[in-house]
Amino acid sequence: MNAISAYMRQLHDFAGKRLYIYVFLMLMISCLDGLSIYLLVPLLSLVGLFGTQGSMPMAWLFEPLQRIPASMTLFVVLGMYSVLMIVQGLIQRKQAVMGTEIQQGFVNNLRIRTYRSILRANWTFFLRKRKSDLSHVLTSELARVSQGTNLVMQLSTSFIFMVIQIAFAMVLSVQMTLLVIVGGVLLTLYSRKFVRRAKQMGDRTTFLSQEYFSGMQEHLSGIKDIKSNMLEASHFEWFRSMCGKLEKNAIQLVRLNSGTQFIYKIISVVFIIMFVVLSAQVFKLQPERSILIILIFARLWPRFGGIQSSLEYIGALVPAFHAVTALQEECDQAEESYKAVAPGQVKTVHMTKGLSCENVSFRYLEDQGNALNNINLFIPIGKMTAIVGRSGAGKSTLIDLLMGLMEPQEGKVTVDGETLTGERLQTWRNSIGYVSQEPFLFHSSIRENLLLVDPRAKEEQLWEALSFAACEDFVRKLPEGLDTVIGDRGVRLSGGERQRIVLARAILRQPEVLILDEATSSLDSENEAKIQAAIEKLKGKMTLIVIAHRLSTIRDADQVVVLDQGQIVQQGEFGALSRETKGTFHQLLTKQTALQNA
Ligand SMILES: Nc1ncnc2c1ncn2[C@@H]1O[C@H](COP(=O)(O)OP(=O)(O)OP(=O)(O)O)[C@@H](O)[C@H]1O
Repeated sequence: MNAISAYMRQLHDFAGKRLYIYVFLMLMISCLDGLSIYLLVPLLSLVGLFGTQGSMPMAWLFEPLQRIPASMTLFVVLGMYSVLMIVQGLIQRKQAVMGTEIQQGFVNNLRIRTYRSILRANWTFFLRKRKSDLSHVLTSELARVSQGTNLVMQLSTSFIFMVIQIAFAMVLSVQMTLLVIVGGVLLTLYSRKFVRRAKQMGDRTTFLSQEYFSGMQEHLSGIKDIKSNMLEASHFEWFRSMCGKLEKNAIQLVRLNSGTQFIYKIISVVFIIMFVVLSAQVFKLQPERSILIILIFARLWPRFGGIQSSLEYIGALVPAFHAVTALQEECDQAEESYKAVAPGQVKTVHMTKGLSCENVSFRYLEDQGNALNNINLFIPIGKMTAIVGRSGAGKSTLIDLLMGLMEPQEGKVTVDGETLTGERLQTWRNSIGYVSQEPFLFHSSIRENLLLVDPRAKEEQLWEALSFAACEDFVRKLPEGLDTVIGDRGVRLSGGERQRIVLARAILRQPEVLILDEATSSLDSENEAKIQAAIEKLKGKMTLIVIAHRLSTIRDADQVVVLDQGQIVQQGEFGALSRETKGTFHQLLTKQTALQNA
């Protein structure tokens, strides 16, 4: 119930006065509908089916008709009826468009807010969260919320229609109308359990589609492993069983819904029979009143059933809204410590001395050991610092702290002696260029990929950055040069080429510090040499931090930091460290030399 009221509140806040106009239009449509039913009385008496309409309630409405010559009355009544229908049709059209505008606008607003919250969340949030869960909320769950909003709009239309029609029916016969209302209320109370059950099914739909989404994403990103290890059969089995569960759940919901619709149908037949008998035998209503009431309720009852059906479907969709708002809340709680500002308005830090870690310790989870332990490190401006160590030694963690993506539990990271927090953190992030191990490029042209970081960059600046990153030659050879589309459905680039384009993008930004997480597995020795050449060119122009997996790329580093089990175990110049005959660096070097010679 909380989720429904939260949803209604958000819808109300979003739509504002448009919601009231929408409701007013619905009222008008329903009133015109009721009037059109009332017009049937003079119409039917004119064709001789009823006596006079004098004894009908609201007969004064039709009094002016008495003054019209008899030969004209039929045309006037038919004309009134047509005008009523046309006006109603026009209002209905306006109301339908308005309803869709509110529905689409609301969902769009929700989508934008959710995505903004996700982007504003800090890095630790992303470490905790499965990416597939985020895309699931942004696609599938939001689509369900959109469907739910449509149902809510339909529901409110039906509800207002029902109230107005009941008011019209009341004027015709209070007892008969009360009888139907009591019946309707009893039926609604009885149907509450169906709505509850529908909500449980909705919860299950959320859970299942989340599992489906994450499974699919994992499988598709690991398709090479699946194919090369012949794991297709087991994955297909998973897929088939998942689809089966989704199918079963969807059928269960329809079964529940059609079951209640069937009950409604049976009850409506019983009602109509009771109605006719009671109106004639017990309440002794005039036939014209009975016919009008039956007409009103015959049209109303399916709507009543529709309300029940909408409630069940809305019940099933509420978990989707809950999932969206829960994600928003989670993101808001993990919001970055600095305020969001428009791109281009964030300043950069001009570093004059260097970047430091002072007694820095960090752990990912409270109940886990430290990933980094008491790190003390100074990275001087304009120099190249290499970070090496075995897998799991803490290299990426250290880089994430230096970039300000995470804050240490103990100690501090400082730039020129100032701790990285709040706004300084934001300007610091804006001063960093980062090239990851898995270089990320959009499916668009090389030009667009580069302009992402500096939309105003000129052609020669783009080529200059490409030249620094040692990719000018191969880009010039591409069919459409800078305008060649790359990515999944464009020209396929090798791992090394991708990394160099990303490096060019980072250089274009002219960062204060350039961090390079070396992609070694995808690099052959020719590409490695090219990256090394790029690093050579950049040396002295900016502060460089390189996570090195191949020690050969960091021969010219000004300082090498060796990590082991979250601690700095060695530190110094490459030549000096390689001359040591003991220690982690020596072991790493020996292992790599052995591998190269093998
Ligand atoms: N998101 C995380 N949640 C929990 N523990 C983590 C997380 N990321 C890393 N760790 C742990 O922190 C330690 C350091 O990991 P880190 O990724 O920094 O090592 P690394 O030297 O970069 O390794 P590699 O060279 O394999 O990338 C490891 O013990 C790892 O298991």
